[in-house]
Amino acid sequence: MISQQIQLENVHVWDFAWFACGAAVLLWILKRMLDEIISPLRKLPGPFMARFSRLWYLKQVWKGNFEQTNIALHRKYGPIVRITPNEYSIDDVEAVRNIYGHGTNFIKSPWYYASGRPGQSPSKDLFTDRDAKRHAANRRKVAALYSTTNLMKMEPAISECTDLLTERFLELAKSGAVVNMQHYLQCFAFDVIGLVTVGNRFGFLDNGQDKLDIFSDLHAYLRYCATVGIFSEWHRIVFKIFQLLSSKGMANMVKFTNNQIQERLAADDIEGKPTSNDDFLGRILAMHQEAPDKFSMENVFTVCLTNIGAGSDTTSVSLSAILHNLIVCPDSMRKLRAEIDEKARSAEISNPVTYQESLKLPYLQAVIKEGLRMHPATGLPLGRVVPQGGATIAGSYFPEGTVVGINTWVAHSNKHVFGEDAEVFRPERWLESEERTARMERYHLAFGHGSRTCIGKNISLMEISKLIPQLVRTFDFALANSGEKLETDNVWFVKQKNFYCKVAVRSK
Ligand code: HEM
Repeated sequence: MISQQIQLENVHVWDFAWFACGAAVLLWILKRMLDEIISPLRKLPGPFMARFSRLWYLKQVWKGNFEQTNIALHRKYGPIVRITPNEYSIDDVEAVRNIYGHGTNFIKSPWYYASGRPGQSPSKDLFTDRDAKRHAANRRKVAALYSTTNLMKMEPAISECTDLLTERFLELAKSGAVVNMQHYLQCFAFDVIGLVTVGNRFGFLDNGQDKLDIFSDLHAYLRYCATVGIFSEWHRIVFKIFQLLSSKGMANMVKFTNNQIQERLAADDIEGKPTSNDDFLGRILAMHQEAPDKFSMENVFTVCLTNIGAGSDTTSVSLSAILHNLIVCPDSMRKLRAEIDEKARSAEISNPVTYQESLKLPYLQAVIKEGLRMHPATGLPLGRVVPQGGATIAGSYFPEGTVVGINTWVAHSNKHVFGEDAEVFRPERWLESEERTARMERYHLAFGHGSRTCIGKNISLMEISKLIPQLVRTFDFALANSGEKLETDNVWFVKQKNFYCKVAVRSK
């Protein structure tokens, strides 16, 4: 009798729980519908489900090809597309200055929060800091480290890694092995950024192996940032689970960076005397030494780690994009080689090409711009929050607090700006008319724009400008899977998955 009563009570409790959940869901749906009906933005187009929940966007990003979905959405709906109840993807060249330009008050969207460590003071990391004033002050502190004068001091490091990659490819050419090109270019990018930042390579170029699983763990971490960023209020909790499941390689990256800093400190006896080294790490340690209260050791570590995290995959994706396009467009490859060979014959370029020399190779520079246009590294909208007072973008008024952003892939496929053949790799478009080039430059967002533009842009451009001519003048490349479409995975960076090649010493 008593047990029957308990069972009956349990049934009531469960009934009540189900009823409460159902009512909560119903109320939430009603509230979303009401919000939608009274929203001043209700007329703006987009997928139906995106009006009600961020889950639609999460699902699309999880699939790993949002850059293509995003382009298709703009082709269907026009310059404004709603991608979550409060977020809009924009395709309008005039909007670039409004949203990202210097002096605008659009701060980074909450999505960026998930790219940092929860609980960590955001002042430590330039990329994720959402506070515009603090970001500007911190950026000013380190800007000189990325200046043209310092850039030139980095060139020998890039030449060293260019030589090492050439050696590896000569071996692979001899063995006839199929090369995972994206992987090798990632080895190159990681070793360069290690050498440039902390004065030491990771060692990937010694044998092309990633024994510490750094690449795969960085990939998993990027997928985490891309997806959890959509529900960034959950970052604090989800991050703990993620740490338990993953990040061995990330821990190795952190360890490598920390060890290099500690070794330099020990060698330089930084506590007592100024550091003797005039490289990136030496200068940043000197900054700490001059004003430890303004520039802590944590700042030193974070700047170095950010360089490595932000400057490795981005560069390898870009290098892969340029090389892949050259391989599948033999006409462009032929023209580039003709330019390089002619300059080599007239002794106007060295071996490897210096950065200054590379800037005087117009076709090479057009190839680089076009490669970065066809396949920019970042593949999600660069979200920004509309400031107080609201803003008119692409002809529509957005109230304060709305998130708006331009996806580089969407911008770069805009046919009004880049022409009807925007889907084609055609470096010549950058060499046809100054006026047209200037217009295209305004919508070339591979490195972002304005106050949050990429701080390492010139380091990468130097890497690309030196490595690409070296590779194409030395080797012939043949796709191992010609005819197969290039597959990619968009985890914020749009990484090539099946860029397999045979490498041979160039037949002249
Ligand atoms: C081809 C290579 C690269 C590409 C395509 C690239 C792309 C970008 C883009 C698009 C942004 C803006 C992101 C946004 O607005 O949300 C950015 C920011 C940033 N990049 Fe790069 N990047 C590259 C290489 C590098 C390198 C080599 C470094 C460091 C040495 C670096 C460090 C940073 C940092 C610190 C930021 C944040 C800047 C700020 O908010 O003030 N990047 N990058």
